[in-house]
Amino acid sequence: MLKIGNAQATAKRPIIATSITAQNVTELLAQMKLANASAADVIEWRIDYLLAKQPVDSALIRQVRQTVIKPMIFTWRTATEGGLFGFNAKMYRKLYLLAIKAGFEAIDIEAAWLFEMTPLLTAARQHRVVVIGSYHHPKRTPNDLRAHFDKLFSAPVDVVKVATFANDAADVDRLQTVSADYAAHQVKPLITMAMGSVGQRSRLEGLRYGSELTFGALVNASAPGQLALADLAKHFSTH
Ligand SMILES: O=C1C[C@@](O)(C(=O)O)C[C@@H](O)[C@@H]1O
Repeated sequence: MLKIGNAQATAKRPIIATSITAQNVTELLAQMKLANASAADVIEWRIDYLLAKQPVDSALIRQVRQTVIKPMIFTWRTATEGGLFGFNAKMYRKLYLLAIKAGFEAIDIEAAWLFEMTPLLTAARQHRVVVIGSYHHPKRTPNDLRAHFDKLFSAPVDVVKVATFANDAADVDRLQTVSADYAAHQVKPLITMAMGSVGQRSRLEGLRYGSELTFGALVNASAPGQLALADLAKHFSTH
């Protein structure tokens, strides 16, 4: 099952994650405090939120890793996949390398950029950092869903994540059917979710379909359809 630092999914409960979405240093400090006191097992830093407003240097990356007391995922969600900052290969490599060296337990790299990130993958292996290979579609659940799963499962990543926007219940069902299928036949842990309000149930029932991690909103939702973190945690403490 999926393990990130000391956080571990079980057959009964997925890992509960939340995202830091700060757009300035004041917000960053406040969100780190909230994250530390929250019910989340793992904290994702969505660095694209901050990059959209200001540069990020190595001192800040180290500070974040040292201030947050839970395992962390470092994520630059690029604009094409629903993030706030466009892809820049040189900067991407530099910031992810700094995150690996600062002690982030996991990094999220979009499948589209993986082929340009070989040095990063090597560094991640050396530092025993979990590499999550991800694919997002912010507008729909593509018809060729299985092609995206195939691409990620055959990539040099440790965990596969697929998040697509659901426009109707059939989209949610399709994502869940495909997830369950791959989870049953593949050894790599899987994370999936259907974004948007129609997809919200996937964040609660995902484990049944093989998804081992779910995101709840700390201050702002880092994707459409996320439940408040406190409600998500309450659900898993009573089910
Ligand atoms: O990939 C994911 C999943 C997500 O998009 C969601 O739908 O909860 C939220 C993102 O912050 C995270 O990186």
